[in-house]
Amino acid sequence: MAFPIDHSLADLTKLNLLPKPHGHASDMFPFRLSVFPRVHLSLRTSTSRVLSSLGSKVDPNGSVLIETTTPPEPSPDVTGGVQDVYGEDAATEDMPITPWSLSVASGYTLLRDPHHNKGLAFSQRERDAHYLRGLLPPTVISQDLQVKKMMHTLRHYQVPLQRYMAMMDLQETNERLFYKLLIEHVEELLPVVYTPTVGEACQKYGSIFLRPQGLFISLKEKGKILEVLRNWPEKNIQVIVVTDGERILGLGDLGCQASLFDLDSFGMGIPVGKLSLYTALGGVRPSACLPVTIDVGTNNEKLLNDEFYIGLRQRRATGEEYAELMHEFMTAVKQNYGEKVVIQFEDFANHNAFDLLAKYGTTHLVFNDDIQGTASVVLAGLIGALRFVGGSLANHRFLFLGAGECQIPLEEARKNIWLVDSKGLIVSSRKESIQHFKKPWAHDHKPIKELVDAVKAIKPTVLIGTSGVGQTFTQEVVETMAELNEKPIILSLSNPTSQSECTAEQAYKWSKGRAIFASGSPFAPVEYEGKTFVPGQANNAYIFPGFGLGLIMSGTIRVHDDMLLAASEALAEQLMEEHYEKGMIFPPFRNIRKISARIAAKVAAKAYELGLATRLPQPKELEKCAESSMYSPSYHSYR
Ligand SMILES: NC(=O)C1=CN([C@@H]2O[C@H](COP(=O)(O)OP(=O)(O)OC[C@H]3O[C@@H](n4cnc5c(N)ncnc54)[C@H](OP(=O)(O)O)[C@@H]3O)[C@@H](O)[C@H]2O)C=CC1
Ligand SMILES: CC(=O)C(=O)O
Ligand SMILES: [Mg+2]
Repeated sequence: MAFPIDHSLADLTKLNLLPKPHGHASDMFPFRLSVFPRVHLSLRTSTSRVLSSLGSKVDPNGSVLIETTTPPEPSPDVTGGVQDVYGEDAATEDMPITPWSLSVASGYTLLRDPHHNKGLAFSQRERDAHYLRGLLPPTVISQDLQVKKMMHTLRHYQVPLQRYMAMMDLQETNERLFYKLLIEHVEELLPVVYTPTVGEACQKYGSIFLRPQGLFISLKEKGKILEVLRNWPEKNIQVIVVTDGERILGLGDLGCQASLFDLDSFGMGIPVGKLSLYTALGGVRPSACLPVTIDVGTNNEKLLNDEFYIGLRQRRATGEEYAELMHEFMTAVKQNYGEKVVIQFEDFANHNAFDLLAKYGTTHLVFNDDIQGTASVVLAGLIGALRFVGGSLANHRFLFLGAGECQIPLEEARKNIWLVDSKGLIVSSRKESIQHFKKPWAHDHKPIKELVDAVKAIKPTVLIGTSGVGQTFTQEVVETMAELNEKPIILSLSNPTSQSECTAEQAYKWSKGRAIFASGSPFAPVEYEGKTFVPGQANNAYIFPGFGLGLIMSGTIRVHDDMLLAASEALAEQLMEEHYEKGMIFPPFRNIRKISARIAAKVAAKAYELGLATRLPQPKELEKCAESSMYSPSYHSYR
């Protein structure tokens, strides 16, 4: 008997591959349709292994040949008893068994399925219909009350890492509650699931999670990456965040620890954290997000010598070996998900980041968050800061501490942009020895080693820290900026907080309350001489969720710089008088969904204008379209 591989649910039930419905069939499955692709996918990926264990075969056309012979009676002396039909309990350690699972959840399985679990919010009727009686205490509570209770619990934890772990735990047990919490308490919880706590978690923790959260693609998967992608249960992927772990925030090469994991448990701090923001801040469905960690080894000696490190225990592959793996990945992504999947490069070291962006920018829908997202958010912040200092960007002089990915490419203003790297000011006499992406910024000037001397010589109006090194904006540096400028603009972009070039308190205190300050990781408001200063958070999290949504909703096939400018403008436009009065150069995160919808609309409009959009006809009201297409974390009612 041969069945095509795309079974209907009824076929699967007939074959005893799914449980038989109790009651009416249409009442049986309360789950969204993506259950079906998952059934389909898990069959495709594990067909030969699973079915051959049941005495079945897959023919060359992809059809499954189910042999109708009765499975052998379990032997009476097996320790697992007569119910041990697959021999799992009876198997000795050296005997292979099949990791059998059912895809449609009910009862106990439903409570353990993070996509559908509602915990105590299951109604009495749902408890009857879905075999939940006895598995839950009697109280039924609303999702709102669950949010209140969870916030209460979180606020009791003193240590940020405990909050982080509680949030990750929630994401793994009840996804909708996780997102409702994050959306409704974004200002309080962003520092928990994102910078700074995610950085601390990546550094300190190996053992938090208990189930896979994304795909690991290492050199061992070379030649099989398409297969690996097909192992992921969701099919309709719209955004991939991929890292190779070489420059995680300002913490350097964390190898696979950009993905936190140990021998028994694994997760993915950075790609998962960024994708949580795609959903919470930008409204992209969680099931459409795919976190990926590429493992080509690590140059972090500590990890290489750590007996518990389970990334590839070798130095990083470079050159052709690296390029080939990345190319196979990029090709497989396009083949598996098509041309409209957004691929966000995250925290690659600059020697790969610029090249990958240039290479795949013309063939894929790629976006480098650290290069392009940061440029876009900084530009928006500078536009906001102009309200305080007047003039246009062309009237300002910018000095960057850090000459890596995180710079602003303002071509026309290049003569007013100066960079300092670890060896000092980037000047023409260094041109032969510096990396190619620094060359356009080399000015004719005598070499200067120290930042404070560069500040004195260049006299910048804006000082931007992107060095990844904490406390480099010293008191002398900030005081010099304040001597040179009535309102010095100081942005400490490096993350996490430990790497911030200076704190908000230092910036306000050392400038005697005159600095216009924002930082990559959040700082609390500062009281200085009776006045409260509210520092902004200059973080690409303002941009990428809305930017990605704009690409998705317009079906864009390539990113264009004008779209990033459109995103900057959309963000800057939302700085209102009330924010400006508090000294802010970014609107608060609490309005982020609205901000993201506006950014998405402007990005999509630009994509249509440039002829890069494929979703036609163009919706009339793009902002409304963005808002209405956003994922809502409210629970569904199960029939
Ligand atoms: N707020 C935000 O949204 C974002 C913040 N970031 C943060 O920016 C930081 C840097 O990221 P990125 O640009 O990608 O990193 P890169 O590694 O690409 O660049 C770091 C740059 O800093 C220079 N540098 C390092 N140490 C010093 C020092 N002591 N003095 C002067 N310069 C120094 C390096 O010099 P050399 O070239 O000589 O090695 C290099 O040019 C990170 O902390 C990251 O978290 C990144 C993206 C977004
Ligand atoms: C914010 C961010 O992307 C970074 O620090 O790398
Ligand atoms: Mg980053």
